[in-house]
Amino acid sequence: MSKVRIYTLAKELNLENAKMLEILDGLGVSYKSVSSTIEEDTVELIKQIVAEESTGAGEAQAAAPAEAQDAPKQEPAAQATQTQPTAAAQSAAPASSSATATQTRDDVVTEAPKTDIPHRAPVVTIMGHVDHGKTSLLDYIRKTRVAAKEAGGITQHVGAFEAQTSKGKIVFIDTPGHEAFTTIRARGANVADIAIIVIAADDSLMPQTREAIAHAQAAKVPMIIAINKMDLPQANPEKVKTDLTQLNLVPEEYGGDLIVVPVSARTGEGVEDLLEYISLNAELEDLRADPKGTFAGVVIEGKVDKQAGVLATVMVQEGTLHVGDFLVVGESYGKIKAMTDSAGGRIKEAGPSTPVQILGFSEVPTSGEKVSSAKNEHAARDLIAARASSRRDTENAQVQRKLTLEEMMGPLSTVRTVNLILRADTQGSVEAIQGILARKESEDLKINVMLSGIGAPTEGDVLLAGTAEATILCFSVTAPGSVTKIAENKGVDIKSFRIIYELIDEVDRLIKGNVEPVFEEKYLGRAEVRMVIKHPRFGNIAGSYVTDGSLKRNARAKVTRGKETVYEGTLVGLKRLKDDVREVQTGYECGINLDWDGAEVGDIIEASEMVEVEQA
Ligand SMILES: Nc1nc2c(ncn2[C@@H]2O[C@H](COP(=O)(O)OP(=O)(O)OP(=O)(O)O)[C@@H](O)[C@H]2O)c(=O)[nH]1
Repeated sequence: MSKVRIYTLAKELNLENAKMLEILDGLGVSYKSVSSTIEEDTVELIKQIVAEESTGAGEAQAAAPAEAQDAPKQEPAAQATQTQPTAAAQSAAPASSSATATQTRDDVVTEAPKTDIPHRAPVVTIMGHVDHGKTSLLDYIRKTRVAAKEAGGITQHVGAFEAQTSKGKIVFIDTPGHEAFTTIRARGANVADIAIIVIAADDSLMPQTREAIAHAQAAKVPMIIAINKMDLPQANPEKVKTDLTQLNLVPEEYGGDLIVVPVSARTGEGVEDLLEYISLNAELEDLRADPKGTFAGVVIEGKVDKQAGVLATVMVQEGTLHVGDFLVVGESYGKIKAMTDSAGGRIKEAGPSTPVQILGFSEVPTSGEKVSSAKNEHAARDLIAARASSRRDTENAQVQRKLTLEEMMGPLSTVRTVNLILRADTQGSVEAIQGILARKESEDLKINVMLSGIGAPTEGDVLLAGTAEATILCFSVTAPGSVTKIAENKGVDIKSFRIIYELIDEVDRLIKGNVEPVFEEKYLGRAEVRMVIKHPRFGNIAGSYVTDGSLKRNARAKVTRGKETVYEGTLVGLKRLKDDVREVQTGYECGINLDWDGAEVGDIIEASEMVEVEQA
């Protein structure tokens, strides 16, 4: 018996996928997603229901459910074909009679506010391991799906673009993979509705693939897997799918609900399917935004253009932007002087799910910052003042909280944690360093590598390090100036090394800084006072002879007279002949300056220092 995919049937019957799912729910048919398959008899039943509905027989049928097929199937199906989508309307409608069903339909007209809000295009981000083909895939989609703009429009990189598909618009964020994603998320904003995880068919899952999956899962963003490079002879999509199951991600054809689409960014194979799946997913997510609502947006990218000045790409999430609007980002504001869409065309207004490049900010906003609008300049200033005051309150509260935590942590916790973010040039280096670090852990010391990755540290790393009080260690990579600057502002340490063992030494220093140091007194040497010289500036200087070990400047000093200790203090100065020296060895004479003037001939000056004891 042949099976049919739900979305294929929906397409054939010219129904929305959501509507098809309603019918299936009504029939009590279980499915995982719109790409699940259904049995042939169910298909027949659905076709019948839809046909009856379209000829108007549906209502007659609903009026006499028992006459037709078996009641449990028919009745919910009739209910499912009603036009109301809201849970409220549904629960308000007992489904057992035609009168109720008709009633419900009437209710919907007046009662379903959500349908007033129009659908918006999905915003998609593409993530994946280095070289698996993210850029190539985006380029292919851009080349084939982005209509050339009117003459004069210069297409430039703005961090996002809009692709036209047979199912409508899809917006792609094309700033590099997770960087954009994490930076944006680190600020509490979520701009992507769907994450495409690109996995090369000849390479399968790699560390950054896992990282990308983890990011999408953490953001609770639905994922679609694109198995790329299918044109290669060594492509092994089955291995990719099996590897995915090890992460508890089960592809549909293995009975799970993960959508996996084989594609080739080189030949274009499967790209159409991928776009179709994105649209299906968006439809299921029922993405809506009100173009008439209050404006809300997120910065995708900000930069300074030599000619134009500060340019920022903003994704409109709610409401509509107009040239001339006042925008507030963080604690600065600007007035939109000009807007261009992602294809470079000048526009006057932009509604939901539109990435727009804005000219008019006075400062370069950072990606992930939320953007709001203000009625006028005065309102913008008020909003900024309110934000600044609430930030100060939060900062004060944090300082206080930190103090109490510090006070409490000492006695409560005996296990110390060193938080690290590791960045290296290759995965091999990352693994080697992690191996060495793991061996440094002990019962009371935990080395927590919060994030490890290939390539230079990002702003996202700094934000994470800032909140977790972590140090960023780089091996054979260095932070770009912009990231260093943010790190300085946030008091985050970024340290770069070219030799692994120097990096490990730094970790040792961090560990020491984290473990309560234990000091012990170490004997250095002793000297006998042979004469006392009065010095006009330094007070008394004890002319002495070193009889054992050595004496050092700044050492602790103990002066004994016979059996009695007459003084304990510091050896503040040491002189050999007329010169100040750091150390004097056995057998030499020297002038000792103590922070005490009571030394007498015959006294013994013993020097010691406090040294940190190495802890296992
Ligand atoms: N044969 C084949 N090669 C591909 C395909 N997609 C990408 N490539 C090649 O794989 C290499 C990496 O592709 P990119 O698109 O730069 O990969 P990426 O994931 O964006 O890499 P990064 O930006 O460095 O993270 C390039 O040499 C591409 O030409 C494909 O579908 N088939």
